[in-house]
Amino acid sequence: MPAPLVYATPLRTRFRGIDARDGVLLRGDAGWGEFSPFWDYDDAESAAWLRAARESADHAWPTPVRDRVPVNVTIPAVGPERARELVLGSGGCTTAKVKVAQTGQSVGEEVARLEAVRDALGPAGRIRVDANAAWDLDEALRRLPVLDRAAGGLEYAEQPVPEVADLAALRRRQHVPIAADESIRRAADPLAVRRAEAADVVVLKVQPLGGVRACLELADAVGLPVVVSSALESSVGIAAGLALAGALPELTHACGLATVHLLERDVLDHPLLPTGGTMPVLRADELEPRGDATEGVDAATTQRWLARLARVEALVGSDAGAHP
Ligand SMILES: O=C(O)CCC(=O)C1=CC=C[C@@H](O)[C@@H]1C(=O)O
Ligand SMILES: [Mg+2]
Repeated sequence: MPAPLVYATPLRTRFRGIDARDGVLLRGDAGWGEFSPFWDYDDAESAAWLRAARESADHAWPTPVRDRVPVNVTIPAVGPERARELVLGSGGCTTAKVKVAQTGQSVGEEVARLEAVRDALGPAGRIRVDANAAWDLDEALRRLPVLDRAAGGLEYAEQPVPEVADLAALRRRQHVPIAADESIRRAADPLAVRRAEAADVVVLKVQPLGGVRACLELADAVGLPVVVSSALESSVGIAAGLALAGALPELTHACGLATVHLLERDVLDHPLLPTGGTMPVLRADELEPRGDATEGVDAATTQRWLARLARVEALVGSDAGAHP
């Protein structure tokens, strides 16, 4: 079996406060899996990410019920010109997810970005925003109507506030639908969102939630429409997201899996990107990292990842990825 491969790449645009992305690719009997928790996840939180990687490497993904997945173009906190270019160069996406609430930016900059995205998408396109839990309830109540107008109607607002109770209050007090992301992936009790009727949509990410099967179980338990979204992985991690989106019994919304273009270098010769606004559902053994996928990765980064992998493997134990 090939040894784990460490990859590292700059990002084309700063995203989530980071300028570079790195991780480890693991090969098992079923194919390749990706282990790439962000560096602000500690070893205990990274255990779910390793279970996901091991599932992809060691166990065939569940049988898909569709072979292509509609996806959104992801618009970082960029200026209006760049936002427009991203939409027009998105590979046919008719839904855009626009980052808002970036530290240091004004509402005016967000409005300009949303207007540019609407202009580029046309009236039939869908626009969602993601605030990454940056607002409190009052601020969200002030901002959402402004952003909703600028966008010519928002499909939903993703995690506008951190607390489940405030998501629920926001949902009752204004009309933009609410999606829960951090309240699912970083929460001790992801089902609290459902009990509190705090969201119209849930965002599921394969790695932080422990794998494709774990996400399918969670989707079933939550019983709300699901948007599968990336953790800004290389194409190997993205393929696991596509496997989840491909296997969900119902898929009513575009997924946030078109993020490989945010990386300067990918690990596949043919990076997983949309055409006609959709992406293909593959098997993990159809992915073959390029021979030079580890190019440009310094020895310290490689050591740091291999040490992290060993620590998290020790935590997870030998049953990692074991599924019936
Ligand atoms: O959903 C998308 O369009 C792309 C993925 C995406 O936005 C994210 C990926 C990784 C980390 C997160 O901060 C961010 C998100 O909040 O959804
Ligand atoms: Mg989000």
